[in-house]
Amino acid sequence: MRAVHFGAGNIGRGFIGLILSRAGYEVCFVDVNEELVSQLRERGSYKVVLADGTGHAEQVTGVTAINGADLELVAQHVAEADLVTTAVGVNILKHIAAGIAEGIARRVKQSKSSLHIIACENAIGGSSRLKEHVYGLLDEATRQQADRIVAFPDAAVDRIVPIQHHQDPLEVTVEPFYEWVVDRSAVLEGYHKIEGVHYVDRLEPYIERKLFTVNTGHCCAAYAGYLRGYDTIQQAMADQSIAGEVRLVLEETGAVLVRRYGFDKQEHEQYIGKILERFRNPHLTDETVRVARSPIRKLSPEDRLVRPALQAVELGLEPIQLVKAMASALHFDYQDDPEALELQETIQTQGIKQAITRYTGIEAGQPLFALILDNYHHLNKGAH
Ligand SMILES: NC(=O)c1ccc[n+]([C@@H]2O[C@H](COP(=O)([O-])OP(=O)(O)OC[C@H]3O[C@@H](n4cnc5c(N)ncnc54)[C@H](O)[C@@H]3O)[C@@H](O)[C@H]2O)c1
Ligand SMILES: O=P(O)(O)OC[C@@H](O)[C@@H](O)[C@H](O)[C@H](O)CO
Repeated sequence: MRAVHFGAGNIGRGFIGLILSRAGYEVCFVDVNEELVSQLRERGSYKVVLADGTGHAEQVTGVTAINGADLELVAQHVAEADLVTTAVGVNILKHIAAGIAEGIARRVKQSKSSLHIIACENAIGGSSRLKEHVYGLLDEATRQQADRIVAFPDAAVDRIVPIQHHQDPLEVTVEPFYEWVVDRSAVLEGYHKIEGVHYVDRLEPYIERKLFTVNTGHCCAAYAGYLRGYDTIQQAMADQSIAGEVRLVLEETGAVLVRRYGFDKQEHEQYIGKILERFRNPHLTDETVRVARSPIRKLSPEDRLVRPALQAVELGLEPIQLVKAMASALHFDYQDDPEALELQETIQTQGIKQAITRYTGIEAGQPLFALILDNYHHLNKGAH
């Protein structure tokens, strides 16, 4: 079985490639980083090390790679694949759509066997978003043929994989925990279940629980940690005041998740506890600026801060800590992050009020607006 995976980065190599290779797929990575591509092609394997203190390592074999800029080659691989997966970043999905669209156009002419395309990004409806980009590039006749044999099941993926600093550019250190959940209701006949993947009939509770617990807590630690000068999440979590804020933010999102989806309160408490332990993993060095990256994406209406905060308001709850985290995100000014630069430029030229509405979608007059503004100004006094 052949899989084409877009994005040979941290999660691509450290999680998706590993699981697919274990499940018996030949994995062809597609990336635009030529060093990664040529190394993967030459060596055909790489090492994944578990950050659990044992040094346990696994060699991932049966892999190769092609450059994403070669659209002809990408289309050919997609046309012949059994499975396509992605881990490029949700904002990059539009840039990989052309190769996938051309691959589908060829596939529907040459085969009736099904093709499943699963985006493994931190976003609600990642595969559905990819489908919109891809279908936007297909003509109506091809779209109709594709409807019969191509499916885009949404997914949630969870494994902390920091930025890597090994001598070997392919080696990747990962936390032991992992979870990959796929929407079973969207798969077509002929789909081969992937060992190690958990299938559910309704993905929404799973993706929201993951995004609004792991990722909300993570970015809360990262933005607070950055403002207080910590380089890593592990250092930030060792600061009791930050750890306390992270717990509080997870209590806020937890209350929403339990009310919306009926998760068992005690089980959810345990889920939170496990996640806090994962953030503290002493065998990982996870930079605050990685976890804080792309603040505009993280402040957007459907993401880990604003969406649970608005859901809390709807339920009559007060998302005080979520608002604090939004305010900290608005202060994120890391020079090597293009979104942080754009955010700060907007705040400087148009003012914080405009910036809040532009990036969070929350208008002046909505209940949370004044709170975000107050918290932003309050942090201004203490920051840096
Ligand atoms: N690292 C984690 O802990 C983790 C965990 C779960 C989910 N995710 C999600 O996975 C995605 C990737 O995250 P990551 O941490 O692996 O990032 P990363 O930067 O390590 O990897 C992204 C890879 O995509 C490649 N890429 C960029 N543009 C491309 C294009 N046009 N075509 C093909 N490849 C392209 C980059 O060169 C890079 O190798 C993100 O959506 C992230 O939210 C990350
Ligand atoms: O990848 P992002 O930028 O959406 O979020 C940063 C981290 O929170 C994230 O990569 C986590 O490590 C991961 O989602 C854990 O499963």
